[in-house]
Amino acid sequence: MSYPIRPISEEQWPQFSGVLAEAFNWTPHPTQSERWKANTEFDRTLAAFDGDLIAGVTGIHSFSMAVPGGALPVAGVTAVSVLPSHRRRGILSQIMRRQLADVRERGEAVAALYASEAIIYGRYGYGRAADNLAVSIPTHRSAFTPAAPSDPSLRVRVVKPAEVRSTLEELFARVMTERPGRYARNEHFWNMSLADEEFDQQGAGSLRGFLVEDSSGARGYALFRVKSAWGENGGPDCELQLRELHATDPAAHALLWRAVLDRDLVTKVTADIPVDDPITQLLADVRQLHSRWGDELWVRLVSVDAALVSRAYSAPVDLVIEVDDDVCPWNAGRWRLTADTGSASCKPTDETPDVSLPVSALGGAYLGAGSLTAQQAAGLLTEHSAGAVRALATAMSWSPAPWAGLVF
Ligand SMILES: CC(=O)SCCNC(=O)CCNC(=O)[C@H](O)C(C)(C)COP(=O)(O)OP(=O)(O)OC[C@H]1O[C@@H](n2cnc3c(N)ncnc32)[C@H](O)[C@@H]1OP(=O)(O)O
Repeated sequence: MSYPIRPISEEQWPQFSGVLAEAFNWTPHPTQSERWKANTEFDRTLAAFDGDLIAGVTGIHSFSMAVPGGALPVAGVTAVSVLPSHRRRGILSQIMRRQLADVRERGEAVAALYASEAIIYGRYGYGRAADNLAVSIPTHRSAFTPAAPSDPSLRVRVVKPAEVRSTLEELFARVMTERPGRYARNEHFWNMSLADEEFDQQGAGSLRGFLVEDSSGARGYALFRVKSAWGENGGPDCELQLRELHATDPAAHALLWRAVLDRDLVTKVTADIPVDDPITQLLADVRQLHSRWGDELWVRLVSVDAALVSRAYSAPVDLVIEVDDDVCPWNAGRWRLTADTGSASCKPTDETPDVSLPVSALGGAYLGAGSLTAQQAAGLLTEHSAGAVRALATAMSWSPAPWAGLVF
């Protein structure tokens, strides 16, 4: 069955958000719904219609996202939802194909998303591009290694996040491009990041903050909530839930972690962090970093050639890549990727391929995560010239590891 697909008008927001709420089993607080609406680019929404009924939806945030060596326009896919009455009839597949064609037409070479379930998006050419560690650190065993940096000129200031918003925005803008996957936040994303009222429902208290500063200004911030609890013996047992921590330098970063780990009455700090967050090196006893691995961003190369020339490379590479892509057939075929640490070109070619791979493998490697050699070891891509996968993986790898850090 085919369902007409088109963007919605602002007047159709209640129906659009109704599909979202139903599919996600979500009961939005009224201010949360208003905030979401304000952050919706209506001309980039898509809805699948069954007569007058909206049966499936999606939207896009027009991001500037950090990639290895800089930042570029990226389509941030969001709000993918199909009504429970209409699931498994191919609506998502129709929406995805239409959306990728729209993104290409707009000139964006890359799309990215957070997946509710890891099983969904590989079929549309998205690759697992960033990893997340969900950590829990017992504060009484959180001593740092003696070599941890410290700067006596730094001090910690307790702040109400909303009152220092411009400082947070400036700090984040300074560090944004340092880690691939981070995206520039517009005012609506900041409104959502600093939103407070509805979260009191979850029992984790209000949003709190620390700034670390020296005499010339702020060098980092941490935002968190504290869930109050008292243990069976009557002792304190609070959980500090770290929402974000950004710093301009290692000493500021270490001091912010120390400030959250040393907060009185807190027995554990929980956080989502990139796999190479400095805390993984700072703890004297790394086994106290109790962690659960998960996928974070998924990336889709919408135009392989434009995407591959829009990032930097860690090492020179000159290879013919054969790309398999039945969802975006304009990508399918052979491409000669020639790059050094200063520039890159990617041109169609008839030459013999060095590597054959699905487009999702390139998406997975695009932000610098080292997934290509693991995929080769798993037998998921084919090497025709000895060493070609290692050469491609080395050139595409990047440090620090990719991580967006804020769900969209
Ligand atoms: C970026 C984001 O917004 S992530 C959020 C995704 N949305 C949600 O999780 C909300 C709840 N779920 C839903 O709304 C729907 O189930 C969706 C959007 C995930 C899928 O929509 P549908 O219209 O049912 O998908 P569609 O019928 O096009 O399925 C296409 C294929 O994907 C498979 N598929 C789709 N969703 C899933 C899933 N959750 N688990 C396993 N397989 C799935 C289908 O079985 C089908 O496979 P086939 O081609 O081999 O037959």
